[in-house]
Amino acid sequence: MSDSVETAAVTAVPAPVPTGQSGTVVRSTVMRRLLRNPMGIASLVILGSIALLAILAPVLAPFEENFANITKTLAPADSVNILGTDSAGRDTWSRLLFGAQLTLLSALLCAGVAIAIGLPAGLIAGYYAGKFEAVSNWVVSILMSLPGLIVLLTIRAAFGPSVWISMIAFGVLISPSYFRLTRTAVQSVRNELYVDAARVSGLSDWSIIARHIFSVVRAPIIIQTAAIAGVAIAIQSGLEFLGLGDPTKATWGVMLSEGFKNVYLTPTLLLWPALAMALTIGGLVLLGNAIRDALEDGEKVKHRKKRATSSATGASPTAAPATARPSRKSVAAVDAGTEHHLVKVTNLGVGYPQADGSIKKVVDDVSFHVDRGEILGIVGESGSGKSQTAFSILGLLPDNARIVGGAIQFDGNYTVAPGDERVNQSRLSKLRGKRISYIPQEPMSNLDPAFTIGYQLVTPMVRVLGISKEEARKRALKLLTDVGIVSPERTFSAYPHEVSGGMAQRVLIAGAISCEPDLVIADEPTTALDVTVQADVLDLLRELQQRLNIGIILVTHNFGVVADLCDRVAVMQNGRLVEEGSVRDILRNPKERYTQTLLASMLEDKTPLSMLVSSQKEPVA
Ligand SMILES: Nc1ncnc2c1ncn2[C@@H]1O[C@H](COP(=O)(O)OP(=O)(O)OP(=O)(O)O)[C@@H](O)[C@H]1O
Repeated sequence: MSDSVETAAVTAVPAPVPTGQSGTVVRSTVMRRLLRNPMGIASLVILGSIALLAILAPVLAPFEENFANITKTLAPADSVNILGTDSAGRDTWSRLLFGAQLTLLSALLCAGVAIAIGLPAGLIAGYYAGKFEAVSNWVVSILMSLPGLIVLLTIRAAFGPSVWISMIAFGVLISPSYFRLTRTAVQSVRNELYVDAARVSGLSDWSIIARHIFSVVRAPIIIQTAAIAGVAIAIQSGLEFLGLGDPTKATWGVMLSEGFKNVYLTPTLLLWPALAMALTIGGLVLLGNAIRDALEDGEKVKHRKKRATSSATGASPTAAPATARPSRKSVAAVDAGTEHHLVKVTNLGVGYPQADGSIKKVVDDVSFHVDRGEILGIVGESGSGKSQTAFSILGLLPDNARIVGGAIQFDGNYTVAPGDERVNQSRLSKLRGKRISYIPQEPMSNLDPAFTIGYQLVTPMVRVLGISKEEARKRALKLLTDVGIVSPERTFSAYPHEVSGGMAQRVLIAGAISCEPDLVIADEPTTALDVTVQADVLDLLRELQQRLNIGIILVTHNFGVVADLCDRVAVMQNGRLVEEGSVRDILRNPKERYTQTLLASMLEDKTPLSMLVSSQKEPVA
């Protein structure tokens, strides 16, 4: 049976209960999971105690770090010097405490410098790629090819035996590890649909990087920092052990060197700093492992049997309280008989450069328009250029795409002016999320799994509409109700994996209309959904379009959907517009052979006219 018939049939039955809200997810925080892990507790206790001792060093240490009692050298432990003294008569316990301060701070400095360089560079290179990435790769390759120890020895010779300078230099040398880690993590999510969705929802690049991209690299960075801090302590102590440290500072490395010289006379002088280092480095390694385990554990999902409530049955999106939308404020109405359309695409061409220098056109000489309050269907078989046309309007074409001809105007202003090679991103970034929004094909991939649905609805509203979080929250809950979600509160605080595909699509529709757009571009919005949910979502789109007087461009390969929903249709084949007109005219009298074949193939053996026109609403005059 054809899709159109199925679609038409299911629209008549009551809307099904949206599924997917029954699972109660217990999302343990990483900290809680860390505290449940004996390795995590042990590492936190060890590192916490050492940090506390370091902080309290001025209070706990009975002597200054360099106070020497030359009458009491290499003394064994007693009530005054609880760990004995070194060859200069300095108190080992006091030096150990002050040494903890210096050693930990210098390790933090090293990791801080490495993060400050590697993280932003990795984020920018991973997100924007292009020249910055090429130059960064170049610099990173140079840094990685430098022999670290020789560089550190050279710096020591040039600037003296300062532990701080050594650690800053080491931080710079080690920053490529953060750069590579971050860049790779960002590249893995840069092209995720939820990042595109965030862009379309009007968030700036920096907001997207901070919210959606940084969350991906946060955990690996923490784990890496634990390891790097341990390495920094080992390298610093190694240099000092070789006698290249600052002898005036009490660090564990200097103490180790001092202890080694007197290992036969007072072996404990070597034992205490070695023990302190081993505990700290071991604690850092354990902490890194425990954090990794805590993150790998993932969320623990408890499934609770859903008790179907009769009140929920039959809830329909169309039955949701419809609120009257305020009239379109400053937005100009379409003047009848003029060329002022909401969207006007004129002779658009899109192409991709090929290896031989030629450009392969994937959209060629395409012209159409959309007015406020109408739904234009763009229909065609796979690869006919529907999505490329829609992405040109949205400004979401890949970096290597070229506009090879034509223009696009939105509400009278060019987003692609004649002669432009690319979409004007600065103009579009002011429109996307505010006046133009997007409903994508795959609902799940377009929601960031790291954030709750509520957060993902509220953030664009706060940013675009300039309203408070509380106000945005109220609006989000109302929108969720409007799109037919039965338990808006629960969905609001759910993560994307906790809702069904149909519900996720409703959430995306709620998001698309949340900032009161003039135009919604829906790219196969029902493809990923099962047939009953498809009908629901189409009903919902029609209801919203009529209530809000939005212009909609609906990209689909399904003539049934076109017949069910659209006012006008543009038929595409091999990147070209084959035929365009009112749905009624095209369905009744398809002029072009391709349209006839497309209709016939979609209807299988059924007669196009009778099947489709019977499900078509009354023609628009
Ligand atoms: N990044 C790209 N580089 C080169 N060619 C591309 C790229 N993206 C798309 N194309 C080509 O553009 C043509 C049109 O693709 P488009 O995605 O617009 O088709 P479509 O009609 O939306 O198909 P579908 O329904 O399968 O999504 C296809 O031949 C495709 O191979």
